[in-house]
Amino acid sequence: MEIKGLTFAHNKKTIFKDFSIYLPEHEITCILGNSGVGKTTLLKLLANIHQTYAGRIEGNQKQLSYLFQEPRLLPWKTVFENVEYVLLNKFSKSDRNKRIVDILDQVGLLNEKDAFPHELSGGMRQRVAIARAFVVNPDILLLDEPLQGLDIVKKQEIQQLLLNLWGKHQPTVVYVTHDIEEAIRAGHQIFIFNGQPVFVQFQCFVHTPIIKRNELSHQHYLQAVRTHLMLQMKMANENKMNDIKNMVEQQSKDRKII
Ligand SMILES: Nc1ncnc2c1ncn2[C@@H]1O[C@H](COP(=O)(O)OP(=O)(O)OP(=O)(O)O)[C@@H](O)[C@H]1O
Repeated sequence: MEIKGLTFAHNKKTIFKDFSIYLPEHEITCILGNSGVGKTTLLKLLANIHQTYAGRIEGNQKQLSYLFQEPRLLPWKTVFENVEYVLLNKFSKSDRNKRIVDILDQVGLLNEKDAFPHELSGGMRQRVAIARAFVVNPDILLLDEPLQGLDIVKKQEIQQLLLNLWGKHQPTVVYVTHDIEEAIRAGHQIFIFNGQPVFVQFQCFVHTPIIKRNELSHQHYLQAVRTHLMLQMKMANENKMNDIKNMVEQQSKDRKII
């Protein structure tokens, strides 16, 4: 997917002005940035929720799933029915059944298929939302702080589940988070959004394959990525514009920054 020369305003507040970004197919792009900078707005633009803008958004006309901070389940429907909801009118009953059983098995909720959302823990509800997002086999997956509100153990568990599912289906992912660690574990490329309107992004390309990121041999490299991102976030907070511009120029010479 690619955004070219995007300009978008909420009422009179310009969020994006002549903004461009490349989102490689079958890769995970993580987006970090201060609260209110425009991260969710970008996802809504990609999902066609905001339709009035100038510029071009390319490659988002495919099957798209959107996972929010909160699971947004229908409380009167069971786990099975919540997942089935997005398949209605698209597949026969037996095809739906096969897909749902398969995805509920993958998220570890097959035994809970007849439970209602209020009977599940927060982590389980988010697993249902993940199943609902993946059951359509999306080409594009938009994640808006999907681990928000979970405890540290659940966060890691659910993120691992997301990464495993990504490995099987390989959708193009745009993953918004506030958490550098989350971004480092998941992202092939990481951007930091800054300013209002969003006028610059930092880029960081993580070369270690996702499945190897927990290995000790890669810890030194990942520590360097972490330090670099923390420095950039700090500079963004302090609005050190010239330093930021110099660094971005250096980065844009190739897909490598450290
Ligand atoms: N429906 C809306 N109407 C008017 N302004 C809006 C609307 N939605 C968002 N905004 C404004 O647009 C800006 C960007 O909001 P957005 O939700 O994209 O930020 P964000 O980076 O996702 O923030 P957070 O990390 O806190 O979720 C904010 O200043 C916000 O106040």
